[in-house]
Order: sequence, then structure tokens, then C-alpha cells
Amino acid sequence: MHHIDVKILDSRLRDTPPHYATPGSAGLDLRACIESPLKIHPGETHLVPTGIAIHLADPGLAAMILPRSGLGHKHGIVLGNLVGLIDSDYQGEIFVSTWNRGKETFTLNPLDRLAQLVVVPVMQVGFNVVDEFTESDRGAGGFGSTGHG
Ligand SMILES: O=c1ccn([C@H]2C[C@H](O)[C@@H](COP(=O)(O)OP(=O)(O)OP(=O)(O)O)O2)c(=O)[nH]1
Repeated sequence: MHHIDVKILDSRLRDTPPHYATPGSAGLDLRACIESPLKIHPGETHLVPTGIAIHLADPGLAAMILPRSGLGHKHGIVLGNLVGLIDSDYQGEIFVSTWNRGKETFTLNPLDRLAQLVVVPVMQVGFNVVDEFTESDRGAGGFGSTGHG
């Protein structure tokens, strides 16, 4: 298992440092480190601090912030940037762009679990500029060009 450095920036999280809820969990809970309940009206987006900073350090790693399924499906609380990408050299606090795409006001309470962080391997590649690609079966066909079935 990889280990990465984390800073706890909000003392309320001291007793709950980031950990996977079950051994099979892919996402680490990110909590809303706000001082008081926050009403998010339909269509609004708020940048919510999470009280933690991570340093992935290895350019072969990145972290993605993803919505929580229940919040997104039932309450329309998703991400203003759809997916958040944390670079391996980022050391600042992690923020969640919190968008209420639903039709009802949602109240976010301090330390609520808001989103999830997934650490993923990243391959960095070099680009060779060419005039022609080596031929493939698909060629430039996309957007449904292989049919529906
Ligand atoms: O949902 C997010 C997305 C990003 N970040 C942090 C970590 C990331 O490494 C940094 C920069 O993000 P990104 O590269 O996506 O932002 P940008 O808008 O392209 O700006 P920059 O010029 O800072 O790269 O902001 C967050 O805290 N939450």
C-alpha cells in the first residue's frame, strides 16, 4: 500500500484522520469544514474547505474528487467542476466546489461528508508530433460510428 503525507488543518478532524470506511472502499470521505450550517440554494455553487491537505509527491499519482452517489442522486449536490483533480505537487487545502443542481435548497452541516477523494495512478507520456498515424481499424471514426447494438 502507498502512503502519502496529509496535514490536518482543522482541529475538529483530529479524531477522524482520513481513512477508508471499509477495506474495499475506493474513496476517502471529504468533510465540510464549515463553521455553521450552509444553505445551498438551487443553482448555487460554494467552495467548501475540507480541512485537509495532501502531498501525493509522486507524479505517477493523482487524486480525483468525485461526488457522493446519494447526495448527487437524491439531493442534486454534485461538483461545480464535475470532477476535481489534485496534482501530485499540490500542497494546499483541498476544496470542494459544491453545486446544487437540484430544485430544492440543501443544508450542509459542519463536518458532513460531502464528496470523496480517489487516488489514481497516472501515466505521464511524451508527445511525438507526426503528420500521419500508423493505420488502425477504427481510424478517425467516433461518436457512435460503430453502431448502436
Ligand atoms: O476540486 C478541486 C480541484 C482542484 N483543487 C486544487 C488541487 C489542484 O492541484 C489545484 C489546481 O487545480 P487545477 O489544475 O484543476 O486548476 P486550474 O483551474 O487549472 O488552475 P491552476 O492554474 O492552479 O492549475 O487546485 C482543489 O482543491 N479542488
